[in-house]
Amino acid sequence: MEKISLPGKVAVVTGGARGIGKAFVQRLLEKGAKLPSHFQVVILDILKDEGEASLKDLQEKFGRDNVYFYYCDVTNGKLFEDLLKSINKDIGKLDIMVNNAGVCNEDDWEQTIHINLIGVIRGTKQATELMRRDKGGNGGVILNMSSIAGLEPFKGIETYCATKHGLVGFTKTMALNSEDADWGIRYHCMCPVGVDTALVHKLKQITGQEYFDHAVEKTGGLLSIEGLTEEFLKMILYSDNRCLAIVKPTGVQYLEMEKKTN
Ligand SMILES: NC(=O)C1=CN([C@@H]2O[C@H](COP(=O)(O)OP(=O)(O)OC[C@H]3O[C@@H](n4cnc5c(N)ncnc54)[C@H](O)[C@@H]3O)[C@@H](O)[C@H]2O)C=CC1
Ligand SMILES: CCCCCC(=O)/C=C/[C@H]1C=CC(=O)[C@@H]1CCCCCCC(=O)O
Repeated sequence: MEKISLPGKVAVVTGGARGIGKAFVQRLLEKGAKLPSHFQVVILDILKDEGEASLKDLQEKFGRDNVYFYYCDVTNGKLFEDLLKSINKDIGKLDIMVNNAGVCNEDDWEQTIHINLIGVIRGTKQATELMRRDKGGNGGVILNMSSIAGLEPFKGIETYCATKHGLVGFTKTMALNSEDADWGIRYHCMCPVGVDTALVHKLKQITGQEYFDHAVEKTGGLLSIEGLTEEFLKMILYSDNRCLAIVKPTGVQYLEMEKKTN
């Protein structure tokens, strides 16, 4: 049974202008389009051209009022928090928050931490404030994009691994907080293996062909973006709070995060 019904709901996807985030936006809208009433998705990204192009394409397919794009750098704390507050106020609610924006740049490792870890923590905390039932919100779902690199080390991408490991611990703890205080919010963490895009193949430049091939084999092969997107939708619709998904082409392993201890 669905844990959230999409009619009338509002979702925000960071880093939704291209790649995995764009595929998530499209899949949510496809699902929403079959519903009798509106389902709205807001894309937040720093890529103005890609964002505007995605907006035009998705508005043509799914309707002008069902998809929005706003420039947002998740490292600009005030801009990001203010945007989430105004989406909640102007559209009327925020039900699904997908913290997907992420980079892998060891040359600028501090920026990688700002985007992948601080940006996701900020997005999660602000969305939590707006959703918490005990604070007048309607509850909701928050999904944070980690990676298999959040559970295992990968040569050459140490800061990326640190940020993705950090997200696993952070999301697990938020899930416990929610359960303990009855916020009505589900917290999920996705840990996919490499997704078969041009981007992941760039890892070869960092790790070398041999290690890259070894890493891909060790993690069960590269995943298609469509396969990942189907698992994403299932998590949003059906998962329990505290659910972490390791997504591989061979299947999905759902790990329940730690049980409540007291
Ligand atoms: N591609 C892969 O194999 C895997 C990717 N992931 C994670 O999935 C997420 C999406 O990755 P991809 O689609 O592959 O990468 P991508 O580079 O195609 O997309 C990332 C998006 O985040 C946006 N972004 C970057 N910095 C931003 C900022 N400061 N503020 C707002 N938006 C920003 C980019 O503009 C871009 O649209 C990332 O968190 C990544 O770590 C996880 C596992 C595997
Ligand atoms: C077997 C691979 C396991 C790691 C999978 C992963 O999490 C991949 C992440 C990619 C998502 C966003 C990125 O930026 C990652 C790709 C890294 C490409 C490196 C780019 C280097 C450069 O631009 O110079």
